[in-house]
Amino acid sequence: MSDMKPSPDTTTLLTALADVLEERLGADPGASYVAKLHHKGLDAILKKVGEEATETVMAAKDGDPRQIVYETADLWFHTLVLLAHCGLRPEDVLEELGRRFGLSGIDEKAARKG
Ligand SMILES: N=c1c2ncn([C@@H]3O[C@H](COP(=O)(O)OP(=O)(O)OP(=O)(O)O)[C@@H](O)[C@H]3O)c2ncn1[C@@H]1O[C@H](COP(=O)(O)O)[C@@H](O)[C@H]1O
Repeated sequence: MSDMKPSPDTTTLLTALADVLEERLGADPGASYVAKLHHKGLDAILKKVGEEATETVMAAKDGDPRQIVYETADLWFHTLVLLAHCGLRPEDVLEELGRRFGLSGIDEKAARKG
């Protein structure tokens, strides 16, 4: 399978990667890691997200910056597969983060509690 290599711009990369992950929903599970995960289903994807979250925690505890970046990339990647599997896009998450931007977590919690 030939996917065009996206520019390193963050939003472009996320959008291009999400397009590929979405396209893999209908692809041959024998020819693609992502298609195989989609084919295995939600529980298999959730298992990978859980594993990668644990590996990220362990990397942070070890304190090796390169390993933290590597494991976080695995975690982000598998959450992007999860989003695609659920019919969602990284743009949906970015929109929510944008909505929260500049709103203090302390103020937000206080507003929620009335
Ligand atoms: N960014 C990634 C990416 N990051 C990690 N991985 C894969 O995620 C898996 C991580 O799982 P582990 O570290 O647990 O390694 P593993 O033991 O091989 O995995 P399991 O057998 O337990 O599932 C590895 O197989 C990695 O190769 C990725 N696979 C694909 N992508 C992107 O997704 C695109 C589509 O991939 P395919 O669907 O495989 O063509 C690629 O072009 C990339 O852009």
